[in-house]
Amino acid sequence: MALVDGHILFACSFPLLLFLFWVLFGQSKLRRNGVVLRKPPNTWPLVGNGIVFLRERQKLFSWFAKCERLYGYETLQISVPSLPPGIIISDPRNLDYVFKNEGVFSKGDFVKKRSWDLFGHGIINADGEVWKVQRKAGLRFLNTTNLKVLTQTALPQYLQQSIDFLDTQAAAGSLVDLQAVFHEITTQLMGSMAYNMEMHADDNFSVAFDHASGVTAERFQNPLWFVTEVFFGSRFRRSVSIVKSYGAAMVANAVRDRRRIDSEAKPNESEHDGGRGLKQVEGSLIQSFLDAIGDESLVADAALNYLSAGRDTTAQVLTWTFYLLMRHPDVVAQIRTEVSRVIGADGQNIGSSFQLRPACLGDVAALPFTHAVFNEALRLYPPVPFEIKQSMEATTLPDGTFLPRDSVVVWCPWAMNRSRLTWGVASEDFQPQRWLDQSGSKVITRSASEFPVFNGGPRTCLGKRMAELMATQVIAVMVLKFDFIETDHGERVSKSSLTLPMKGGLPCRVKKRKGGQFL
Ligand code: HEM
Repeated sequence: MALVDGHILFACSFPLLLFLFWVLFGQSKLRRNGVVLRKPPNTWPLVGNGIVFLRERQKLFSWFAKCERLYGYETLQISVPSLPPGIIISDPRNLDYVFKNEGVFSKGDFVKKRSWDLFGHGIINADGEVWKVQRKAGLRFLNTTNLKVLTQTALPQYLQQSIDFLDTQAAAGSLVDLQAVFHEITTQLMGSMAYNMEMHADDNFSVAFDHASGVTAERFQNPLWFVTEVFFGSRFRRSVSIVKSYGAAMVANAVRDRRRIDSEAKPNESEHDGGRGLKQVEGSLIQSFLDAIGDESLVADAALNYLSAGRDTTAQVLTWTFYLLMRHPDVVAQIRTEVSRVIGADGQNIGSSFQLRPACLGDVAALPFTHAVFNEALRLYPPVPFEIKQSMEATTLPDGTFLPRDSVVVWCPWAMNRSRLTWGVASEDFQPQRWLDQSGSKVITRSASEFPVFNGGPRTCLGKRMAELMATQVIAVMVLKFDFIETDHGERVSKSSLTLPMKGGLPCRVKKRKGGQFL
């Protein structure tokens, strides 16, 4: 009798189970010109690509690169149980279409849900009007005058502090973490210029943000993140709360600044800029947000988003640049030749009050080779290694792939930047000269869709110029001043994050150079 009951139970529940499997795992097949899209390696029945996405990120980079190597520019379908259908695009034509059709491809719920705790309504996580108002305020701040203050006043000041620090480390023969050095420069710079605040790379906020960014990145790999975080998410929740309190403190500080400035007919200079010579900055970024947005919690989100967009990415690419330079002494020699030529062998371009800040080093065009080195490091180590958008309506990509509404579109700048189709057979090699024209005096440009490190279309990175100015000046000065000697000869990888921090930092030894006395 019990056996019969068991059979009946099975017979009744089987269709239910099938239905559940279909709801959970069944996914529409996407087509290109009527033909079903191919699937990448490591696609399994029922779980699709769910297992490959759980791998640590370095393996995931290799997997994306392998897909590109096997299938070239072909669009592939990916699937993960319970998620909408997705594709990987590698063809620059398709990416160009995504960039140019912001109304069709937006951040969407897929990204927003996962990034919400950390980014809230900030520009990185926003669409529509909320995005537009933050973009406009940012554009106002990143004007020519402010960029001039950046290269001629603010950056030289913080660079000098790092040089002093490296001098002492060199004298003591100590081990230095270059990543921490670059992080300190960009943190101080963004803090003072954008927020009129003193910030440091090792303060509580930075550590909390770093952790929260890592966990947020893992949410994109783990479809059950909302379950696992119930058990393992306490540090994440604490970190987010530290980040949010810091955002509120930034706004409170900006409101205080504003009241003080309003109440003073003529602001006291040393109070306004902390005596640091940054008074020429035309309004801080956060003041632009207060003017344009008003709502203080939104201003806090905006400020935190700009901070993370600006300082981490630039510090990281500098770290990877010096990692590459320590392995390519010939490239270091070429940078030194270029910089020495620009400042003049006898230091003639350095004014008396300008010990460390020759204006010529704030001009990217004067340093084409150094700029090429920066681009090449960005190519091999893009600070934003994955990108995701979602289609807001049904659409067809230029290669004929039809996408229903809500499809998830993924591209991997890490893999695209190593494509042999785009970059030739030596795509994996560090070759800065690939960025120079025949005369060697001009940096060639590649389209945003071929070289998507700064994104493209209406959502191109707002800080591209700022990043180029900062990075070329830091590279030029540091390379002229010091020899950097690597202490770990193994391959360095990045740790889990939304960006590309080097796991364990970049340990090295530093030696002061005799030839660097002119700076
Ligand atoms: C080498 C350094 C940098 C790289 C590689 C980089 C890369 C990127 C990328 C890929 C995006 C698109 C992110 C997305 O929407 O998914 C982006 C957006 C953005 N970046 Fe940068 N960035 C860099 C430096 C900076 C700096 C210095 C700032 C200055 C504040 C900045 C401000 C922004 C802003 C505000 C956005 C959002 C733009 C929008 O959605 O309209 N970035 N960046």
